[in-house]
This record gives sequence, structure tokens and C-alpha cells, in this order.
Amino acid sequence: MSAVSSPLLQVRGATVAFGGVLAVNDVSLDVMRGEILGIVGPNGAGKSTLFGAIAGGVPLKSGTIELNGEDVSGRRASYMSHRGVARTFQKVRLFASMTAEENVLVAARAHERSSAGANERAAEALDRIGFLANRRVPVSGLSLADRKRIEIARGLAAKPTLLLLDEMMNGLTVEETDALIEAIRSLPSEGLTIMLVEHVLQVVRSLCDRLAVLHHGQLLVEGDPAHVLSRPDVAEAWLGRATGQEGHE
Ligand SMILES: Nc1ncnc2c1ncn2[C@@H]1O[C@H](COP(=O)(O)OP(=O)(O)OP(=O)(O)O)[C@@H](O)[C@H]1O
Repeated sequence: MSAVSSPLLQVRGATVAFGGVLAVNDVSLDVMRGEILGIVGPNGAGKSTLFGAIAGGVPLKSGTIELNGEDVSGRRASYMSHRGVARTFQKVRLFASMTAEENVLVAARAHERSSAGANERAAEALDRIGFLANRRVPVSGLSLADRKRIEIARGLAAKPTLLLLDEMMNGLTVEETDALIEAIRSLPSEGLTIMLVEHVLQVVRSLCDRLAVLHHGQLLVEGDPAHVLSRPDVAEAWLGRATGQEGHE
């Protein structure tokens, strides 16, 4: 298999246990280069835990995770970051008193020693996600939608090959969601692979090339979004118990 067509990430039999709870249970999944893969499922299905195992810092009880053919199972987040994996968190983690630019610079400096280089990285990351205009405004004065973009820019400042986006649309209006979908859609053409956890159906349908459904920590099904979403077992496992955020429909 050529490097181009081989998966960027291979998850094999990944299992994560918290005490007696198997938060991720024997999950195997390939993530192809340049795709946007949606990870969906009801609350508590194991989506964020799977992200944690991939982004580093959440140890596997069993199984393996390979990135570019390297076994990275159980590695720390800092190691994964330098291997090209960046993530955002459900709860935006920004320094409120700092500007957008300063927040992104903090992330950029972890990857670039020279301040000129870090400034360049930060500006490029903000530009990629369409947020250069208000970059000098303190974060405390920005909308949630803007803060989500800054959170993504912080991830992009690492120049990742794999970006994990955790529920970016939570709390956004329909218009803000549409705008962020457009911004995210343009990213993979610049050599980026994206995995995203999302509850909003509109996002999943219009943004993802493929979907993987988790339920009780296990992979229920993966494949084309239209096919996956039409399955009765998916509707029952996920849509039947969704939280109402899919009201964007
Ligand atoms: N640090 C932890 N300690 C103990 N149990 C945990 C921990 N993190 C997650 N869990 C448990 O693991 C399971 C999977 O949780 P996880 O947060 O990964 O699900 P999720 O699909 O991301 O849910 P949500 O959509 O609500 O964010 C749940 O039963 C949760 O209570």
C-alpha cells in the first residue's frame, strides 16, 4: 500500500478502562489522510475518551494506536503534539484577559523557538480559520463563536497533520454553525486530516466524509454518513437519545 493511500491513523482493539467502566471497548478504526471523520454517539459513548487516547495522556488497557506506522499507544499529549496531533476541548480553554493572537502565540511557542517564527505560525493559524480581523481584541470581549475559532487556531498553530475537534458547534446559533462549517471545510485541502466529535446533525451531514458511531464504548458502525444515519440501530442508539442540539435541523 502506498504512503498516500495508507491510513494516517490505525486504531486496533483499543480499550480504555476507568475502574470497572470500559469507556472505550475494543475499538478498531482507520483514519485516512485528508478526510474528515465524524465520531458520533450518545452521551457517555466514549467519544472524548477515544480522543484522549489518540491525542495522548489517556492510557490504553489493551490494543494499539499507530500514527504514520509508528506505535504511539500510551504516549503523552506533549509527545503526540510534536508528532502532529492537536486537539480542541469541549470547554474552550483560553486565557480570557489575553488577546486572540496572544492565546494562539502561547500554542505556537511550544513548537517554534524564535519569536518571529512563532508570530508567523500564530498569524497563519488565525488566517486559516478566518480570524485575523479581531485578533487584537481580548478574548473576554469576544463571542463564543469567535472563541471557538481561536481554540481551533491554537490547534492549527502546531501545524498538525491530525486535528481532533471536540464538539465545536455546541452553543452556537445556526448562522454561526454554518460559518464555522465553511471554515473547517477548507482545512483538509491544506494537508490536514480531521476527526470531530459532534452532536449537531447538520454538521455531521454536511462536513464529514465518513462517520463512526460509538455506543457503550464500542464501534457500532462506520461508513458513509447518509448510509450510517439511515440505519435504525444508529437512530435508536444516538438520535433517539440525542440531547436536543440537533434542533439545528
Ligand atoms: N476520567 C474519568 N474517570 C472515570 N470515568 C470516566 C472518566 N472519563 C470518562 N469516564 C466515563 O467513561 C465513559 C465515556 O465517557 P466519555 O466522556 O468518553 O463519553 P462521550 O461519548 O465523550 O460523552 P459526551 O458526549 O457526554 O461528552 C462514561 O461512562 C464516563 O462517565
